[in-house]
Amino acid sequence: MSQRPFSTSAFREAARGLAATGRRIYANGWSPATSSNYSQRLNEDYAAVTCSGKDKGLLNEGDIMVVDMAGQPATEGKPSAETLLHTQLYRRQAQVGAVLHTHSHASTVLTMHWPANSLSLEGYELLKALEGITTHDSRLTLPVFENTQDIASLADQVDTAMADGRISHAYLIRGHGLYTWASDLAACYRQLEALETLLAIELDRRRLSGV
Ligand SMILES: CSC[C@@H](O)[C@@H](O)C(=O)COP(=O)(O)O
Ligand SMILES: [Zn+2]
Repeated sequence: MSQRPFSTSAFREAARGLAATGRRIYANGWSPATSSNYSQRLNEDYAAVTCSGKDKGLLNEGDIMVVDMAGQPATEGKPSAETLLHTQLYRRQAQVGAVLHTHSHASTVLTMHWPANSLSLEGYELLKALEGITTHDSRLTLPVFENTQDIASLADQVDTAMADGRISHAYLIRGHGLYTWASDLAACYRQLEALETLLAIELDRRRLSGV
């Protein structure tokens, strides 16, 4: 089946939005030292994604390119090394409009210090910033995948877990970071900000209670 062409103006708008969002994420300290990658769906067959190795504090429109849903470049540039973790989400769920990945202090300590293969956030009012959550009386479970440089294999593991209904809004990679997605970039940023704040709170809470 042939791929539906993407609109150049949609790409430019997505590039502007992703660059601004990336600079905002960097300013929060969640994307140090060129880490992280961000993307936005353009249509069924294409997504705008950050080029590999860019300083997220200086991110600009020229640092964004287009890939197809197999992760192959459709414009000039070298796509993020973790592009397949983005395209897996777009392929799995038609309603996913944006994906953000960060490398925060909290997600790294929480997954390195505690060996559990999931982390739950429960009872927090801020959970309501996540799409589809309407009460603090909720529990969000984030699966923790083991880190690997084999991104295709990690994307397969995530895909299987999603098919089994084991992932809702986000997942963690041990010693690495967080992936989250939502219907559009603004919702995805809001969700990321809530999750990173809650992870930092969770880390403090565990430190204070000595668990
Ligand atoms: C600079 S260490 C982080 C990278 O290895 C990777 O995990 C990452 O998030 C950024 O990779 P990138 O290829 O720039 O998108
Ligand atoms: Zn990463």
